[in-house]
Amino acid sequence: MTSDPTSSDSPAQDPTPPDVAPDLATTPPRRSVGTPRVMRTHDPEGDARKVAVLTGALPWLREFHGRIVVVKYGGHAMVDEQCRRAFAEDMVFLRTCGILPVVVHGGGPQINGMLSRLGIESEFRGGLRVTTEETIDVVRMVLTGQVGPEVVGLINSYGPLAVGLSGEDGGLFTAERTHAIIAGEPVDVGLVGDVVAVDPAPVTALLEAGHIPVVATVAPDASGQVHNVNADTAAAALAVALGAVKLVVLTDVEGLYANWPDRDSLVQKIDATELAEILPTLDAGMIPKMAACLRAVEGGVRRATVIDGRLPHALLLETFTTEGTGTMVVPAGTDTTAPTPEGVTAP
Ligand SMILES: Nc1ncnc2c1ncn2[C@@H]1O[C@H](COP(=O)(O)OP(=O)(O)O)[C@@H](O)[C@H]1O
Ligand SMILES: CC(=O)N[C@@H](CCC(=O)OP(=O)(O)O)C(=O)O
Repeated sequence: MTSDPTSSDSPAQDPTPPDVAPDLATTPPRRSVGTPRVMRTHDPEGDARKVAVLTGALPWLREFHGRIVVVKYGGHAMVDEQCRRAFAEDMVFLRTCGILPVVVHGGGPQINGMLSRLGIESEFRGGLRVTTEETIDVVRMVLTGQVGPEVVGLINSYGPLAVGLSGEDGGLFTAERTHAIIAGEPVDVGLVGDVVAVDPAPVTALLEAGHIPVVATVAPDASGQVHNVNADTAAAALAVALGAVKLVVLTDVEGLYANWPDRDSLVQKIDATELAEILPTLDAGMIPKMAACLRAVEGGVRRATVIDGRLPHALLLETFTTEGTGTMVVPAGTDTTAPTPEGVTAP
């Protein structure tokens, strides 16, 4: 049954919008269907800017369409509500554009918070958490029971796409106990693991079903003992195993500073050889992050980028603009001055 659009109680009637200007409100409606009732100021410059942004995204859409992008979402980048929402929206944006994002989340500050509520002190060596049998339970609980579901819920508020899993699920990661390296020497940090094997099947199954996998980085060793894996490290291992086109690491600084903490020393692009040279000189927080970027590009990922997660939509800027943002790590021997993605003809 179709309703009569002219009947007095029909929702299809054409009420005057509440924000319409009085002189427009008294102008008799024109007869043509769809004629706008509210005047718009013509803004040719603004329109040209919008068109430039949209057309400028084309080479990058071509480059990344149908490809996997692993996004490491650090605990420090999750603190601000506006940025958290922007991140979630960006994930749905990428997936809707036909790019396949896989999120690997951290949660260092959130683990610190829970440990402190439990009266347990947090200790880091060489950027890795000293993890006792007591600590690993808290790490596992916070990552898989708190941070993971929060990230999933946030993304799903923009579109019901995200599904959470951990390195323990479906044989995704196998870990092996590792050490921190301090001044070139191995230092024991307890139940901390490196990822030594990845079975990407649980992640690829989710991608094929149209989902955004959201991965927590606890992982069992061959005997089933769960280990605490740094999220940068896990993201790099997953990016390599999935054949990702790119790894993006969101953190709480603009990128890598050559002379930390000098904020004028931001590195825009660096190749794997140069990065390997400076890696032993870096400070704690950046060691696992830059080691992960190195591991990714040495494992075949075309580029790995560290960007500022405190900047809303930094990920969209990084993905869809030639200037990008943050620090980009490229394979050894790549021309670090070339902006155009490989295989793409710039307009
Ligand atoms: N050379 C450097 N460039 C940038 N940041 C550095 C550098 N050296 C140390 N840092 C520190 O590393 C921190 C990022 O690491 P971390 O705190 O582990 O972040 P996340 O939680 O995102 O993994 C920065 O906030 C900064 O304090
Ligand atoms: C071994 C190790 O240090 N594991 C990390 C795992 C979480 C993580 O990496 O979180 P961010 O990315 O927020 O730093 C930790 O316990 O804090």
